[in-house]
Amino acid sequence: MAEIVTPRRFVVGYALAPKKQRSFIQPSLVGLARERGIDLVAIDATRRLAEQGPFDCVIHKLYGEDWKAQLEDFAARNPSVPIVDPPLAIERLHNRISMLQVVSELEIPQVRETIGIPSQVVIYDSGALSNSGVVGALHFPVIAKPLVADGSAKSHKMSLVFHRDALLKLKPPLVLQEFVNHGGVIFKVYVVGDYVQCVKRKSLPDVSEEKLECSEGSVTFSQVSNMTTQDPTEVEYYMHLNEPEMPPLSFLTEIARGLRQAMGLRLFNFDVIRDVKIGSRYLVIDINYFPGYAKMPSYEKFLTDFFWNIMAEDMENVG
Ligand SMILES: Nc1ncnc2c1ncn2[C@@H]1O[C@H](COP(=O)(O)OP(=O)(O)OP(=O)(O)O)[C@@H](O)[C@H]1O
Ligand SMILES: O=P(O)(O)O[C@H]1[C@H](O)[C@@H](O)[C@H](OP(=O)(O)O)[C@@H](OP(=O)(O)O)[C@H]1O
Repeated sequence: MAEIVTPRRFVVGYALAPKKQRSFIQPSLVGLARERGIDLVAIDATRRLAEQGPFDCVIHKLYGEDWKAQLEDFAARNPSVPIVDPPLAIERLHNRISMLQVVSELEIPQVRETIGIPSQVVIYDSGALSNSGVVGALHFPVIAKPLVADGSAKSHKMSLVFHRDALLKLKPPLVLQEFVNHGGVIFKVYVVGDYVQCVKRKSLPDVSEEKLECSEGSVTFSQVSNMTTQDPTEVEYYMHLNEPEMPPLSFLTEIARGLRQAMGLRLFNFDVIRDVKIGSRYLVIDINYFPGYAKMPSYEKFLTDFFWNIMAEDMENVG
């Protein structure tokens, strides 16, 4: 009699902050993964990781030294279990200078379209804000961004600064980055392993020379591009976003591949704007680890494929 072989199931352990867990672990993702033989299991970050499982793969987005130590301990005991992604690789994204350094070092073909980052300086102390040797070369307006990007509300709080005098009330450490007119739309490029998808989002509007002259000081803002509209009747939002053409996917894919290799990360997104003065010039302004994938169309399929691929790859390596 033929033996019935039950296909092997895989377990992906996830360690996510409650908000991320609510947005990412949707029934649609859990259901599709289950059909494909993958069980998604919550990791309890208050208990020792090494005592939980077994897991065939661990995905995570938690901050702090304690969590890093837990992962290191787990990796030492379970060297064959992929951790997506390694804490050391994620670390460079917690500082807005090291985050974009990797873009400046990219070596990819730039024939028609080019890629770069806006001009920026890092400010460690208040004295530097009035030092023309430090801020003198910057073209206004500039965006003041907290140097640290650690997921806190504070790290997302930014100022659009129109005049040099307004710099004096800012609180370092921060990055002053030239604001680049880009037509009020950003391109969010989601990367899931080898898969790349670009979506358009609303961004800050352009600042004309006239507006720059008559604007006072600075304005603060936070997470202006995180929202996708829930309301399909928001015609204005859609009309605005329909206008600009997407950057060529082949170009974005090259950038994604270069970043993935240079950073050693598999789950991230990067934000790109198009310089309206030089239409073929694109600038990366931000890179995020484990972004809001639920905002990416069909994320369930792409994430499930990804889990499957890394676990299959891992089995091949063992076999
Ligand atoms: N150099 C720039 N020129 C023009 N607009 C910019 C620039 N940098 C940032 N912006 C605008 O400010 C927004 C927030 O900037 P940034 O992405 O650096 O912040 P963040 O808090 O890290 O964002 P997120 O919430 O996506 O992680 C961008 O989505 C874009 O609208
Ligand atoms: O708050 P921190 O830990 O910094 O991370 C955020 C990222 O900075 C954002 O880029 C994510 O939103 P997008 O997927 O819209 O980029 C955002 O996704 P979320 O809206 O699912 O929280 C977060 O991942």
